[in-house]
Amino acid sequence: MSLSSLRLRFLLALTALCLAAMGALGLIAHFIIHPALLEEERMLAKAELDRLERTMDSDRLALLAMVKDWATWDDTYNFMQGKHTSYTKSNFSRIMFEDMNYQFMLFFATDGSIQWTAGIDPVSDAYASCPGTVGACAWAENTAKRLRPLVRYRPDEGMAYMDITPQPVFIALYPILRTDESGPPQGWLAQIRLLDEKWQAHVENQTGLPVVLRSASQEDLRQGLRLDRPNDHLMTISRPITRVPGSESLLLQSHLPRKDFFTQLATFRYAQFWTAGLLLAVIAIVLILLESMVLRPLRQFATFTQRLQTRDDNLPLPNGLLKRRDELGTLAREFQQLLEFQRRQTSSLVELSHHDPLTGLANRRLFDQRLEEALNLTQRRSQPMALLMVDIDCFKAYNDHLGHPAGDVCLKAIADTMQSQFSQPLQLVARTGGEEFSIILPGSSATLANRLANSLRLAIETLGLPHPACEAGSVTVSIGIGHITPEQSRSAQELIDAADAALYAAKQAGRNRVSTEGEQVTS
Ligand SMILES: Nc1nc2c(ncn2[C@@H]2O[C@H](COP(=O)(O)OP(=O)(O)OP(=O)(O)O)[C@@H](O)[C@H]2O)c(=O)[nH]1
Repeated sequence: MSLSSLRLRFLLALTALCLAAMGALGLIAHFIIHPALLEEERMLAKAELDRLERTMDSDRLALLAMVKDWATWDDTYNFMQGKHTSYTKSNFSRIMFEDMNYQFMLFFATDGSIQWTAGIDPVSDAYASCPGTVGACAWAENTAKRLRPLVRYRPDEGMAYMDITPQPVFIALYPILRTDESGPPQGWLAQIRLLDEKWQAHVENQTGLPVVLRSASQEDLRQGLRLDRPNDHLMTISRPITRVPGSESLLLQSHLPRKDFFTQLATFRYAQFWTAGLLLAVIAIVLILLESMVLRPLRQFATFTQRLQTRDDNLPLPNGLLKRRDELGTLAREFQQLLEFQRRQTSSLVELSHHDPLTGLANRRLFDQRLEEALNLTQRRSQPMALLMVDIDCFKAYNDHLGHPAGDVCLKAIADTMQSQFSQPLQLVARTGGEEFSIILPGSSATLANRLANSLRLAIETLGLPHPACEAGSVTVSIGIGHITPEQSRSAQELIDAADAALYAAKQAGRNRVSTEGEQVTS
């Protein structure tokens, strides 16, 4: 396939188009789809973290509601005033703490000192209920210390927050008031709930998300919401969460599967794959259609014109091309018409160049050509051959008496007579001079030629064309015969010369007669 062929150029153009389209798909995937999917994954992870935080918040607020119930209860109020001596005994027990999910409670007096501690030691898991943070309740002193500043500065409001030291906990505080929430406050009640594995399992159960709590570094605080994708299966999202001023910052973290991202990516790649496949299929179909609708007919056309150049044997255009109803069919039909017109022109030119316009007989050129061919043929076939040379007698006088146009009519009448006498295949009658004609007779011996020549002479005489200046009174001809036997080998010119000489002899002998070379002229 040459570089300039339409097929190759279309193939290259479509391949380039295909590659460009695939490249565009790749770029779209890289610069648009992939970042969009990552952003969507990020938004989803953020929404999940928000949901996790909301669940934790509702836990925190539930603890606040519970501490409020305890703190705004007349029994607690009286207990803080030292009026309810059986309060601790009747309300606190290990079972109560376990059932209510409290780790422990601290009753702060108005001066910030601990009036009572009750609950379970997070380290030793021992239950204790005692005044202050001494003895069996000494483990609560650290928490009491951390809470004391809050108690001092926020006497009128309840609050619940998360702390992480020494371990993650919810702490809820409420001023101790009467049941109708009248005061003055008799101190503060703090309830502590441990955010241990049990709590984490409960949250994970509720949200479906694992929860990790740890202290936030300066870098965590600076970054805010952060999403890490350590591998293709899991991502880690974290965010520093609301903290109480002065306390340590917390980082809430969760791990999420990346299944959705890869499912969407796989869906897109699937679509991309099919789009590329479809593109290739379309290109293949376009090429096939192009081949069958345009290129193949064009090649047929080209082959046809090449064959025309090598042999113009009235080759017709392929039928398939001529019958097409499209532009190529129109082109083929137009071309066919043009070709036929050109063939007609050519054949009429050939006809003109080979024939005499007055008589319609072969002219000298065709005669010379046919004489060579006839000589070759008869020599090949070892046949005899004869050449008649016919000359109208006293034609000058005819013209002089009757005029040139009458001479033309006479020439035509004699030509027609000769043509009717010698119409066998391979025989040729030609006008080889003004009033001189030659007749090629392949296969004729001298005897046969003589008989035919005499028959012609008589036929012309019998025409009875009046000739006022001739002895016979009508137009006659003299005929000279040159011939070749199968054993002889002669050139065309030798044969012409022989016939010419015989004609001369016939004229000399008195005209209106036949003379055969090498024979005596008879009247
Ligand atoms: N009308 C007419 N005359 C022609 C044409 N071609 C040649 N001639 C005439 O033919 C005549 C030939 O005359 P000549 O060669 O002298 O011979 P001739 O008069 O026939 O005498 P012989 O051949 O000896 O019998 C000339 O007068 C030419 O003008 C032609 O196409 N038309």
